[in-house]
Formats: sequence, C-alpha cells, structure tokens
Amino acid sequence: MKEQWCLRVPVRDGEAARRNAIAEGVADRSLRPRVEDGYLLIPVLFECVGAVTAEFVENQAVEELPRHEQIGGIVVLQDDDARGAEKILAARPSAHTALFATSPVEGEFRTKTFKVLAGIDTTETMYHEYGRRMKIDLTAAYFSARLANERQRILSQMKTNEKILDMFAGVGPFPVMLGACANLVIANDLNPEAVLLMQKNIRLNHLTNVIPMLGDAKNLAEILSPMQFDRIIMNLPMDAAAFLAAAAPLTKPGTVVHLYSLVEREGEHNAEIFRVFPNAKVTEHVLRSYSPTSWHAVYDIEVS
Ligand SMILES: C[S@@+](CC[C@H](N)C(=O)[O-])C[C@H]1O[C@@H](n2cnc3c(N)ncnc32)[C@H](O)[C@@H]1O
Repeated sequence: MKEQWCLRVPVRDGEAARRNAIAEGVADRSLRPRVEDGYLLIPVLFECVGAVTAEFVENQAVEELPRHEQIGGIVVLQDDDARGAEKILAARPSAHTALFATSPVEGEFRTKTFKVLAGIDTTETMYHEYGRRMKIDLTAAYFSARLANERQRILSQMKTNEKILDMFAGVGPFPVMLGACANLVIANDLNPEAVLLMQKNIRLNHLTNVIPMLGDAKNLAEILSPMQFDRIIMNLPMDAAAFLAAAAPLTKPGTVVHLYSLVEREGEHNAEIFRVFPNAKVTEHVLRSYSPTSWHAVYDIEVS
C-alpha cells in the first residue's frame, strides 16, 4: 500500500475518520486500513487523492498543526508560516499545496490573491463534496467549502421537479449539488472564469439540466421572464439584499429565496425583504460567526 494514497489520522480518531471517508466516497474500500506508528492509514481511491473536503479534514485531529482550512488538495494557512506549511503537507498526504491569502476577498468577483508557502505552485485543485467533484481555482473564482452543510440542508428541502435559479453561482457548488434532484437549474455569474469552471463542473458531474450563464444578476428578470422559479439562491454575502427586487419578477407564490448575508443584528434585512415581498414568511438561521460582531446568516424567504 502506498502511503501517499492514504489518509493518515491518529488511531484514536481512526474509526470516525474511516466512516467519514466512506460517507464522503473517498475511501478505497477494496483495501484494508492499517495501523502504523500510532496512526491509522486509510486507503483513498486513486481519483480522490488530493481531494478530500474541508469538512472531512476538520473532523480529524489537527491540534498540533498550524490553523488551516483544506479545500481539495490545497491547504490555506491562517498565517504566513512556511515551516508550518511544510509540517501540514507532511501530515496531510492528500494535500499538494499550502497557500497563504495575501488579500481579503475583494472586487466584484469576490476573489483573493495567494502566496504559495509550500508544495506545488498552483491554486487549482479538485474538490469533493458528498460524492460530487468540482474543479476549483482559488485565484480565478470564489469558492468556499464552508457551505457544504448548507447545500445539504437545501437539498433536503427540495421537492421533485423544482426549477432553481442561482443568481451568483460562482464555480457552481449549489447547481452541481442540487442539479441531480432538480428539473432545471439556471446558474449565473458575472465572472467569466467562474462560468468556465462551472461548465467543467457541470460536465464532470454528468449534469444535463444545469445551464450556465454569464451575466449581471440585475438583468436576469429581463432575460429570463416570464420564467418563474421554485427556488432562488442568492449567495453574495456583502450585497445580496440589493438584488431582491431583481429576483422578485422571477418568483411566484411558494417560491423560496435563500438569501445569504453577513449581518450584525438579527432581522437586519427584514425591512428590505418585506418591502419587496410583503407577507413573505421569513426564517433566519445563523451559519457561522464571521467576526466578534458579525455572523453569516441565511434568510429563507417563502414568497406568498
Ligand atoms: C460569494 S461568491 C458565491 C459563489 C457561489 N455561490 C459559492 O457558494 O461558491 C459570489 C459570486 O457572485 C458573483 N457576482 C458578483 N456580483 C455579481 C453580479 N452583479 N451578477 C452576477 N454575479 C455576481 C461573483 O463573481 C462571485 O462568484
């Protein structure tokens, strides 16, 4: 068994990690895990090497490593720490590159710049999420693995034959994840690089009902009317509420709009939501804290 084809986790976390790897579809079940020097080596399918999800990695024991997030084969460190980066790559056989973000998320395309701290000089990787594969390029287009659970929550709410619009689709994580259960997904983004990656991701996942679109969300009603959608995803956390009026003509009674936003108080967007959708049923969920005074929230807006 080649060690670089295995996940290496402390034995005490081994059973949970093995179960996760099987659930994620990355474990090679034809090979038996084995113990070596206090670690459990879990064989990984060849096509999944370098591509385990951030969520999976967060479940592993990482206390002795510098803080980092793993997206496919890339680890992103919180600090500009080249020695720490080498340590992480040595401990994470599934990772090929360690990066440090040299800018915040910025610009219309919500991208970051990165410095390579260790490993292969690339910002591209293959990311796996609940059995789906996605090509990611962290400098070319926005991507975050942190909404993986949120995508499953939406999937679990879907009824059969839904028509879905994703107004800010990026490289397509929501469309790819929801596509197999939908009748049709229209997936729009302003960033041409994101749309190119999204096209690849649609193909990679053999979806024939997801239509990628390059455009400004503010023009979607004009282009897509008289279509009406069962579900609309609005994931532009700094500004999505400003696009509610643009989404409104594409809704009907019963449409559910999922509006993602960074907020500093509960109900921050209620006034805007009720102005555009009077009598809507609105539920707000906290997804995660973003800073000591703000958090990432999703508003589920059921149009009446
Ligand atoms: C926070 S990212 C979300 C991407 C994707 N939904 C995800 O979860 O990974 C926001 C996306 O909106 C796109 N965007 C920004 N302004 C836009 C606009 N006016 N019309 C369409 N897309 C826009 C950006 O290019 C970016 O890909």
